[in-house]
Order: sequence, then structure tokens, then C-alpha cells
Amino acid sequence: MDFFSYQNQQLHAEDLPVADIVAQYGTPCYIYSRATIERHWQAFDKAVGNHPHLICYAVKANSNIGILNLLARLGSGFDIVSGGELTRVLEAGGDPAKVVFSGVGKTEEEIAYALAQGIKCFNVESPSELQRINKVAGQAGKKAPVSLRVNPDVDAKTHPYISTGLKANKFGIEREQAIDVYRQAAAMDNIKIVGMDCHIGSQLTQTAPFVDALDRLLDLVDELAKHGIEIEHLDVGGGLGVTYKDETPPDPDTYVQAIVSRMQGRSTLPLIFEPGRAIMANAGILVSKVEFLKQGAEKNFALVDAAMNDLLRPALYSAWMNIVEVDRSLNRPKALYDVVGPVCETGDFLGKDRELGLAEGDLIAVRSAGAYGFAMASNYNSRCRPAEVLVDGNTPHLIREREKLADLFKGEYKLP
Ligand SMILES: Cc1ncc(COP(=O)(O)O)c(C=O)c1O
Ligand SMILES: N[C@@H](CCCC[NH3+])C(=O)O
Repeated sequence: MDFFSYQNQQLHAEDLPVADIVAQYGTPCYIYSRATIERHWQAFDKAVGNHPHLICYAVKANSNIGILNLLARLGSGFDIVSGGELTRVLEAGGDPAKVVFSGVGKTEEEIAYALAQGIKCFNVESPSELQRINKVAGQAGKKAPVSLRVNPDVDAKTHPYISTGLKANKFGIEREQAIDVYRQAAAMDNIKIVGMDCHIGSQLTQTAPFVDALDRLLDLVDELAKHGIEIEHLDVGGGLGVTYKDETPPDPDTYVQAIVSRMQGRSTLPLIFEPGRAIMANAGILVSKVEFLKQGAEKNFALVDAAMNDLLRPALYSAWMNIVEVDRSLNRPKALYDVVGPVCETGDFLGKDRELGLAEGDLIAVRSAGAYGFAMASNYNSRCRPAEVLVDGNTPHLIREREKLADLFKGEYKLP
């Protein structure tokens, strides 16, 4: 669900006109809604009902401390993929005992750090990683809690760059090897087996691949039990998609029900969910100002002050993201525009062939930009990353300042 709505032709964030917010904080600017983030998180939590569970928000989707803090206050757990993300979770007041650590390339340093903080478990992606965790835990005199990420070989039917559950993908341990790797783990001195997990991809718009993957995992859980290995939790990963254009993903309730319905007879096996996009995407927009309108030989261009460094999804995945005028009352004549940024790349666009009524100086908003928006922003072309503002009812809170030019070369040195 999208929290931005037009009131009197002006795009509003909760009770505030978007134009007033950016008048204060400048453009480009990410704006998020507290109410929407909380509603989305609670939709997952409530849908699971009485089945024991933990919602571990996938920090990579949006890792702003202000947002992590909101979620921590709701009781959320966190799915992290780096020591940096763990630092953010701790800084935000998150409970390390509710943190699961995913990712294919955990370093010794990251493992030692996570162990020292007492995280819930490591989602292990290879036999070599398992050995490394055992070694580091041994050095620390600890037993590391682990879950093996099983690659269930299910087609998530999403963009190939964000599909993760196929044999051809780098993620997880092949199903056929899983029992063997679990047995290796059971024999290790400094490993404690606690779970099993999978994550088959992102922006999934159907329930069936999730259910297929779960069924394959449940078969493995039963097979492991025959080998005397008990699984204490099952982590079904994230991946639920959102509507950017005309996709019709299941809502969190339908998705969660489909998962929980497969858990009959397993009411004591806790479930972990790792949603990222479904919580954050439609809770945020990116607002940008039209700098110039330019008529090319074949196309009209709207040159705006946000670029691929601020929002990479269109350039990276050819992702279609909805672009709207912030003030419709201006009633500009409509034309077809490629909405492009100032970065020196032909791939620097936010949208192509969009019918918009624009004049120089107008504001546009890219909707559904709350997930994998700022989180993937960079300083390419030495551009300062934008501000982030969280709207709480009728109060905007600055949760990240726009970067300053002087910050761009902090930590860089000239030769003596
Ligand atoms: C292991 C893992 N968990 C959770 C997520 C979150 O995915 P999404 O934002 O699609 O819910 C991802 C990213 O795809 C991931 O790699
Ligand atoms: N960054 C991607 C999703 C990747 C999910 C991470 N495993 C996107 O914008 O859609």
C-alpha cells in the first residue's frame, strides 16, 4: 500500500504537502512515512498469528538508523549481510539476539564481531564458510549458532539479477549436499545447528515459488530428523514483491498464510521471515527538481537533479518506477519525456517515455523508492548523496543530512 496521496492536487506525505518538506530540506530528497513502515511490518507480524515467529527486516533494503530504530522499537529482528549492517542495527538499538547474518562471503573479522555481539545465528552459504565459522568460534571459545542456507532450486520468476534460488546462482548450499553438510556441522566442536533457511529471490509476485521452496525445505527437515539432527527454526527468507507499475503481488497476509498453512503438525517449529522491499518500497519517494527541459531531435528530456547515483534501479535493472508531478494543479501541457539525471552516462535515467506536464523548476516524485533507493546510492560523479526525511504524522524529521562537498574527500590523502 502506498501512503502518498493527492490532496487538492498536491502530493502529500501523511498530512504534509511534499513541496513544503523539500522547501525545507532541498532536492533531491528521500521522504518516508513512519505510519506506512509500521503498518507494513505489523502486517507481516499479525499475519503469522500464534505460530512462533520472528520478523527479521532485511537491512539492505534501507539501512538508515532512524528507520532501523523504528523497527527495533516494534520488536523487529534484523537480517544483515555485513559487519557494517550489524553496527547499524546495534547503533539503532536493535537486539543482537534477534539478528540473522546472511551473505556468501563473511570475513573472519565479521564472524568474530557477530559472535562477540551474540547474534541469533549465521546463515551459512558454503562448506568453507562453515569451517571458517567453526575456526573463529574456536578461537573465541564459543559455539556459533548456525543455519544452513539451502538452495532449493526453485525458479522465482523474477529479474535474473535478483533471482537467488536456482542452481545457477551463487547462493546457498545445494539441496543434494545439504544433509552431508549438516552432518559435517554436527561433528564440529564449535558449531551449534539451530536452523535451516532459504531465500529464492526478490520482487516475487507469485506465492507458488515460496511454497515450493518451503516444501523442499520441510522434506529436508524431516530427513535430517532421521539422522538425529533437529532444526530449531525455519527461515523462509524475504522476497515478497510490491507494485511498481501493474504487478499484482500477494499482500503480506496472503503470502504469510500460504507459508503458515504448510506448517500443519509443526506448530512448535518457529518461522523467520526476512522481508525488506515489502516493508520499505511503498513507504518512500524520491523527490527531485526539474532543472532543464530539453528538446532533442527525437526525444524530449526532463533533466532533473536526481540521478542514477541517487536511485540506481532503473539503470541497473531497467526497473520501471512511477514518476509523477508533485503539483498537479499547475496543469502544464503534457508531453512525453525521458526523465534523466546529470550523470555522464547514457544509462542515467529515472524513466523513459513518460507522459508528464512539466516546466523548469517543477518538482517530480519517483514513487515506491523507499527500498533499494538510498541504500544503493553512491557518490559517482562526486555527487553528494541526498537527504532523507521521515514524516511522522504532520512532523518531518531529518534522518540523514544531505552530504556536504567537504565530506566527499574525507579520508583521502595527497602524496606527501
Ligand atoms: C538473504 C536475503 N534475505 C532477505 C532479502 C530481502 O529481500 P526482499 O527485499 O526482496 O524482501 C534478501 C534480498 O533479496 C536476501 O538476500
Ligand atoms: N537491489 C535489488 C534487490 C536485491 C535484493 C538483494 N538480495 C532491487 O533494487 O530490486
